[in-house]
Amino acid sequence: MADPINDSMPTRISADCPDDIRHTLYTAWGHDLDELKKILNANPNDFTKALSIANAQDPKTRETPLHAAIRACGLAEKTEDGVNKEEDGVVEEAREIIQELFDSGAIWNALDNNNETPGCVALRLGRKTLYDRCVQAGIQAELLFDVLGYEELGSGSEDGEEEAATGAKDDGNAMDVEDEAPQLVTVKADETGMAFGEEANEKTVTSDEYLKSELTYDDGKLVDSDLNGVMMAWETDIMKRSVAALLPDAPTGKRILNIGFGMGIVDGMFAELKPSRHHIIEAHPAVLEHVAKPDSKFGPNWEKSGPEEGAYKIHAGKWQEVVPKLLEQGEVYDAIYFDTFGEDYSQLHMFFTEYLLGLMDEEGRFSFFNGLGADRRICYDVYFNVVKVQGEQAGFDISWEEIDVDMSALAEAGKGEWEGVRRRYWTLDKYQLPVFTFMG
Ligand SMILES: C[S@@+](CC[C@H](N)C(=O)[O-])C[C@H]1O[C@@H](n2cnc3c(N)ncnc32)[C@H](O)[C@@H]1O
Repeated sequence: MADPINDSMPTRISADCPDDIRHTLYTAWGHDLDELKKILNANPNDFTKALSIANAQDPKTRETPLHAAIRACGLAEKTEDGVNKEEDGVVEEAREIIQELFDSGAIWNALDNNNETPGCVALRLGRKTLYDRCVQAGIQAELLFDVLGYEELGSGSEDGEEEAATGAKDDGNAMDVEDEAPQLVTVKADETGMAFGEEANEKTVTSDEYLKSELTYDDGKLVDSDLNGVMMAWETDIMKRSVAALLPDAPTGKRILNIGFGMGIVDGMFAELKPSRHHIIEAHPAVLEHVAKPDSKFGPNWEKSGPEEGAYKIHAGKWQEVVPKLLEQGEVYDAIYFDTFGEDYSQLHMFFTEYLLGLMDEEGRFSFFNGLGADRRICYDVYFNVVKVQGEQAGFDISWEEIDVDMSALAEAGKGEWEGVRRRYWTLDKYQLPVFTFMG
């Protein structure tokens, strides 16, 4: 078991921390708002200076002022029925400090040497108000990144991610901290690609690399040549609940589009509903080869078994290439499911903003595998809200169903379901299942 985290000040602010950084960290830890404002405003015409101070990091522990201000609150007391009691004065003091820091450009998701963001510290200590403030900052930052472009700010270079694994920067410069912050990439891509903690030296999986990689189907999972879990049988219940949410009361004769075949779990469930159209888009040659095998449930015989020619079909290629053709052909679906691998959130976002409108029947429903940031609770909460905002902006109502995930075989990396899988891309006991419908 990992050592319990020592939250004491001498452990967190190291003996060899440079004086200026130490002073900032002590100030944040002591919740001294006047002094913090003084430090941050010492060079009123130099915003980058304030930015650099707000993101200062102890070179050894990587403590930032946000971590320090939150950690200083200590563990929340519990009420008699075990609920965290946290609305005490110290939280209000810390809230003011973190507000000041966020106003000066503090980065919400910088990691310390315990692999914790400031929000992770707040969550662990039971400081919900502070956790919620960090989530809020995360939502604002991610929405801003989206406007400014993921390429520049959001998806991180491999170099940046390698750096994240190597420890602290020497100068505490804010932009360097930005490079080190864990990046929110999504849709299983991120589940294999973010620079988080023990996995910080993991290589990001890109769509191009993934589509060229060798795949192995074995009992209960599909993995790529780096042993990243592309699809795993433990997700079956999520697939089942997604089908039920997309097609309540299991109607037959519906028009269905599924993007990403994987192990064919969701398609097997869709097929049982005897749809009038069942289209699958799949890009990976090895998956297509697997599907085309004579004993495959979705091989040529399945395609021939549709009510009319073309009604049951695997469309080979990336959805980015296939979907525009389906639109041109006037295809419309009652239920659409999206579950790809190796792609970041920008692709899912593009799908629901640019294509869903034309593909979905006005009474139709859309869902996707919601693994957005699922290896870290705060990222999951941030992305839950980002999707809410952007889904609505794109013209959809979104309902969410919270589903319990049985974590008994998923709790530890390399063990249980994760045996033979490089990275534990799911860590949460609740799944948020989204269903998009047209606003109205
Ligand atoms: C997580 S699996 C899907 C699992 C599926 N929901 C199931 O129930 O088994 C993701 C699938 O998406 C495919 N994929 C990845 N990128 C794609 C793209 N751009 N277009 C189409 N398919 C893609 C992968 O090859 C893989 O088969």
